[in-house]
Amino acid sequence: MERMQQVVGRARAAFSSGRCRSLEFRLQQLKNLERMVREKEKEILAALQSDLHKSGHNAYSHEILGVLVELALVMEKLPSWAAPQPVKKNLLTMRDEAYIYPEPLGVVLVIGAWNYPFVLVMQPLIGAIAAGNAVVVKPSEVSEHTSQLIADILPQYLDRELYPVVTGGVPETTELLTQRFDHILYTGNTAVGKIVMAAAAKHLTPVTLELGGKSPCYIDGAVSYTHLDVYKRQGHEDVSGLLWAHRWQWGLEGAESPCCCRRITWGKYMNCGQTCIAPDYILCEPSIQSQVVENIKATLQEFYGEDVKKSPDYERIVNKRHFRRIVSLLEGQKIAHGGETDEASCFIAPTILTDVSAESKVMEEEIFGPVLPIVSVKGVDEAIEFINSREKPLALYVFSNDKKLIKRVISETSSGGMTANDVIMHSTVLDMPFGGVGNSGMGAYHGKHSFETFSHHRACLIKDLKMEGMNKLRYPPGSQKKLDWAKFFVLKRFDKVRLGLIFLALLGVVAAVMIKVMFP
Ligand SMILES: NC(=O)c1ccc[n+]([C@@H]2O[C@H](COP(=O)([O-])OP(=O)(O)OC[C@H]3O[C@@H](n4cnc5c(N)ncnc54)[C@H](O)[C@@H]3O)[C@@H](O)[C@H]2O)c1
Ligand SMILES: CCCCCCCCCC=O
Repeated sequence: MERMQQVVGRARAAFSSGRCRSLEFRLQQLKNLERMVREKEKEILAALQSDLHKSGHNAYSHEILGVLVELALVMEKLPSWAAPQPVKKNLLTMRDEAYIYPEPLGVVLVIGAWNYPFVLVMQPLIGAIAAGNAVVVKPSEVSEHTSQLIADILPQYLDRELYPVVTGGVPETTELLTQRFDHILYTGNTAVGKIVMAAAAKHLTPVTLELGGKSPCYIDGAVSYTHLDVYKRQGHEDVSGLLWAHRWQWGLEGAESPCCCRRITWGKYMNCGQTCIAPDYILCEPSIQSQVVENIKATLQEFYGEDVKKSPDYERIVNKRHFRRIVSLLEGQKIAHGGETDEASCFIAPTILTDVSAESKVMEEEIFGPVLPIVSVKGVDEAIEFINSREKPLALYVFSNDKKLIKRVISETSSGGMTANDVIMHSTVLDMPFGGVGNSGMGAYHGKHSFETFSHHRACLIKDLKMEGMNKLRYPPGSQKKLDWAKFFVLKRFDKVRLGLIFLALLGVVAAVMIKVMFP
C-alpha cells in the first residue's frame, strides 16, 4: 500500500510543481515519446512477438503505427486544442472576456489490456500528457514482456516523477485503485470495469471505460437478388449485362462476395481474434451461408497458406486460461472449417461455425478468439431485432450495396462505433471518438477526443469593471421594468455583425442628438 501511495504521491507533487502545464514541456515529452518508439522499435517488436506471437509486420502496423500517427496528429494540433476557445457573448457580457480554457485534470491512471499491449497504453498516455496531466501507467501483467519493457524504457525518455509505470496484476491494481486519481482510463473486460468504477466512485473520480462485448456483423445477402428483381421489373429481359455493370460498379456481387468476406476474415482473425472490435459473429440469411463460408475459407488460404500453423502472420492465444475458455465454446457446434487446436503452443486454427443457435454458449459471451459463428436471420428486420435484444456492442458491422439499408441499421441500432462494408477501420480514423456505449463502455478517446477526455473545460469570464449601470438590473430592489430590460439583454443573442449594426445605429442616434443640440 505504501508503495502505491508513494508513486501516486510523487506524481501529484510533480504535477503540483506546475512543470507539465506549459505547452513547450508537453510537446517536448511527446517528442521524447516519439524518439522512444523509433529508437526502441526492435525491443517493442520482440516483446509483442514473445507475448502474442505477433509478426514484425503485424506488430508494426497494428500497434507502432497507431502510436506514431497519434503522436504526429497531437503534436501538430496541440497548440490550437490547448488555446482558450472564445464563446458567443450577449449584451450583458459584450465588454467582457468569455472563453473556455482547457486545463489538466491532475493525476490520471491509465490501465491497459494485454491484446494490443503497447498501443492501448500509449494512445491514452499521449492524450493525457498532451492535456498536461501527470500519468500513472499500469500495463497488463498478462502481456508480461511488453509490460516489463514499458516499465524499463518509459523512464529513460519521460519525466520519471510525472509518468511512473506500475507493473503487476490484480493485487497491485487493487492497491492502486485505493488511491485518489483525477481520472481513470481503463481498458479491459466489463466485469473488471465495474470494479474500477466502484473504486473510482469512492473518490468521485471520473472514468473512461474501454470495454468489450459481442460485435455483430450483418451481411445483407438480398442485394444481388433485389437488383435482379429491380432490373426485371424495369422490363429488361436479359439482365446479365446490367448485373455485370452492377458488379463492376461495386466490385462485388452481393454483400456475401469475396471482397466483403476478405475484409471480414482480416478483421476476425487478426491477432488470432483477440481484438476488442473484431466481428464476433455473422448474421445472414441461410441462403448465403455456404457462399460466405466458401469465401472465408478461400481468403484464409490466401492469407495464411496451406498450413496456418506455419504462417508468421497468424498469432497465438495469449495463455492457457484463454485457450481453454475458447476451446470450450466449440463443444456441440457444427464446425464448417478449422477447429484444430494445440494447447502446448496455444494454437487455435481459424474456425467457422455454421447454423449456430442464438441460445448457445458461444453466443453468450464475447469470444475473443478465432472462432466465427454464423447465425441465421430472415433479413434486415430480424437482424436489427437480434442486435437490439442484446447488450449494446462496442462495434457494429453491416455489409450491403444498399446505402439506405445501411443508414437504416445505423438509425435503428446502437453501438460504440460502426463501419459499413468493412470492419475495424472506424478505429483508425483519429478524428472519430473511440469508445463504447452501455455495457461496452463509457467515454471515448483518440486524437482530439483524448485531449478532451483528459481536460477540464473551464468556463472563464473576465468582467469589465465599467458599465456598472447595466449591473443595476440584477441588483435589488427588483422591479418589472428591470426584469423587462434584463429579458431583453439576456434573451437577445448578437453576433459580431449584429453588434456592429447596433453600434452604427447608436452612433446615428448620438449624431442626430448632437446635431439637434448644436443646431437647435
Ligand atoms: N474497448 C477497448 O478499447 C478494448 C481494447 C482491448 C480490450 N478490450 C476488452 O478487454 C477484454 C480483454 O481484456 P482483459 O480484461 O482480459 O484484460 P486484462 O486481463 O489485461 O485486464 C485489464 C487490466 O485490468 C487489470 N485487472 C484485472 N483484474 C483486475 C481486478 N480484479 N481488479 C483490478 N484490476 C484488474 C489488469 O491488471 C489489467 O491491467 C475484452 O473484453 C476486450 O473486448 C477492450
Ligand atoms: C490497421 C489496423 C489497426 C488495428 C488496431 C486495432 C486496435 C484495437 C484495439 C482493441 O482491441
